[in-house]
Amino acid sequence: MENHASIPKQRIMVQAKAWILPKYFDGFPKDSDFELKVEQLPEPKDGEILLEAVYLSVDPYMRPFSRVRMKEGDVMIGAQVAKVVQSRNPLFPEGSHVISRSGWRTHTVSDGTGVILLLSDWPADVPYSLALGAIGMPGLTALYGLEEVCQLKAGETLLVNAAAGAVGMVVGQIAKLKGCRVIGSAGSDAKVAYLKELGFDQAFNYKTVQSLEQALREAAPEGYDCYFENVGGAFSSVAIPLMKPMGRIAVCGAISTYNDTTPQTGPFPHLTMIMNQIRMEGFLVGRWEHKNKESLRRLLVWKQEGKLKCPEHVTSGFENMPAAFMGMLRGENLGKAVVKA
Ligand SMILES: NC(=O)C1=CN([C@@H]2O[C@H](COP(=O)(O)OP(=O)(O)OC[C@H]3O[C@@H](n4cnc5c(N)ncnc54)[C@H](OP(=O)(O)O)[C@@H]3O)[C@@H](O)[C@H]2O)C=CC1
Ligand SMILES: CCCCC/C=C\CC(=O)/C=C/C=C/C=C/[C@@H](O)CCCC(=O)O
Repeated sequence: MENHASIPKQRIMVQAKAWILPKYFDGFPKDSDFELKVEQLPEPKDGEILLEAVYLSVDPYMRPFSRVRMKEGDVMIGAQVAKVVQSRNPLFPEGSHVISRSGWRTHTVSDGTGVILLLSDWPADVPYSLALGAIGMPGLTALYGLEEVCQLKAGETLLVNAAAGAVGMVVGQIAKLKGCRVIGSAGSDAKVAYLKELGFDQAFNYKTVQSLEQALREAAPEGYDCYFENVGGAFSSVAIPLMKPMGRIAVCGAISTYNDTTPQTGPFPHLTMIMNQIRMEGFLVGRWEHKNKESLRRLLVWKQEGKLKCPEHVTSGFENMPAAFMGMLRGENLGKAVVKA
């Protein structure tokens, strides 16, 4: 009689889907750059959890980071809000929600490394998706870029581009809360109208203005104390010479360059930076990770007090991840772009 004890326990398999990048992007991403993979996941071992994606983030950083954080054939990087559907780890109770950097996957078996429980008192009326946006990494980016890098002060004038996006919109609202004058640029008239509704002092469509320099000069004839840079490229070549003496530039991103196959070269405003003693500092949001808990609380309180509006651009369906990502890069989003699994 066969000893059944010797037959390995059939591990229950979960069917998971994942988007992989077989080859690095070359220029602007296209549908054929992505491949959908189906994988069978074993049930969690002792100490492990099974996560099911609820919302997944699509962010600009994925374009440049894919070359430095991924090998060809890897699952696309990214963060998601996930539900713990099975747990053999007491730190992550079944039914709890977490932020996980699992990438573009529907399900993940994890030992909990890098997995963060959402704030324990996450309000019932606040969508979990905001944990990927204004009450998450983009919101923190805005807060740290303004407070730690720009060191923005009341009464100063701030310029922010990609202002109707996940980071830019939080930048502008926090700057208004700090008693500053805020100028924003965005790529559609609808976005510009929304920014003005939000309380931006001036907003303009950089795609349709006759002259970017003229639009920037008219918006702030005295110049800019702080410039929150999300776009880079030609925009910054025009904006930097319009900084006030002792101005500060927080270099957050350069999305106008991410899909370039040949690097842009532009006028180099170094002399004006010297003469005006401009400080220009690149930063990554992770530098202040030690402050995240208190910072997320601040952002959440502003949201609950109605002082921080958090619009989202939600795409439904995991199968639409590539479309959501490419749409965000094309400027289709007003607010944070997320995918509802
Ligand atoms: N340093 C850091 O730690 C972090 C940096 N970032 C950076 O912040 C910036 C904004 O990110 P995020 O808020 O998540 O993204 P957004 O939600 O703003 O979406 C990207 C937006 O960029 C704009 N855009 C795209 N291409 C161009 C272009 N060629 N010229 C001008 N604008 C363009 C589009 O809006 P529009 O309609 O205005 O064109 C698009 O909606 C990015 O540069 C990103 O890399 C983000 C998070 C962390
Ligand atoms: C390869 C050069 C990249 C230059 C910087 C490009 C864009 C700036 C930017 O958007 C940075 C975003 C940082 C986001 C950080 C997110 C973290 O929560 C997780 C990042 C994933 C990882 O570090 O593997």
